[in-house]
Amino acid sequence: MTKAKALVITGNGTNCETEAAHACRLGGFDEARIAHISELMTGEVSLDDYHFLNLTGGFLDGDDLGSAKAQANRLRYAAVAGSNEPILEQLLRFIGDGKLVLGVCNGFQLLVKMGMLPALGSDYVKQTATLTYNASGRFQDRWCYLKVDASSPSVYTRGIEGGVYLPIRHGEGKFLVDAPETLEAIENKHLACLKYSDANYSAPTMEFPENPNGSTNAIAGICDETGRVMGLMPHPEAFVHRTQHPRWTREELPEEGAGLVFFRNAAQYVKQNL
Ligand SMILES: NC(=O)CC[C@H](N)C(=O)O
Repeated sequence: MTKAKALVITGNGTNCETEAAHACRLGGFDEARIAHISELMTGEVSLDDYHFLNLTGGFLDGDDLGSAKAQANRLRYAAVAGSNEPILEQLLRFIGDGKLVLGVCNGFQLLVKMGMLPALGSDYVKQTATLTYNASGRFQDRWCYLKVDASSPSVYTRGIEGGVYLPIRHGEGKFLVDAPETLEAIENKHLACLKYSDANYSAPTMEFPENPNGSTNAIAGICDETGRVMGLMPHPEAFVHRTQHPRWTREELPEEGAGLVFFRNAAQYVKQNL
């Protein structure tokens, strides 16, 4: 029986890798390894040996050049020492092999700035969107209500009724696209799987503070057309247990945090498909 193996990349300023690895294990992965980006660059670690790639939150390169831009260039243009295989080729093979990629916050910014989301027409290289400074001009560190698009192909949001309440902590969460037709395609294909909403998940909202950054169409997370590559500004790995909820001492809550379903869905997909 193939072991379901998750890989969590750390280094250069990430700060959510421990929670992400813990969420992978809780969600059902047999193995969740935290590897430094340099292990990928030297070939000590190969994506080929894993099923689920986690690109986590943090402050890659201190967000110099704009969040995650330096790491995006690193991964787009660097080659593995020794084999000289471009890291990008390894990433494209990983996606082409039907595997899963989840980018959380800085990881989402990384995927978008590498061109790996929304990846319309399966073009995982051409950048067609970005995430820029919050409209408020201020870092936002609180919780938000997120409406789930039940028609989205996202593997990760499967089975979520209505929406999910998750923490956010970012300065550059405002989603923008390069052209109207890109936004039209994202909406028509239901790739905007998560949108900032009111507490009843009744409708997406552009109103602050429910929408913490002024994202186009209230977009908080998107997936590619396969549903296997997803990025989101909220942090599902930071809500896997009720005691992480801000009101856990005052409200009756299920033992399991709502963020864990993202990882459960990923583990189930891997065990059923790879
Ligand atoms: N929590 C994060 O990953 C933050 C991402 C990025 N550093 C920002 O502030 O927008």
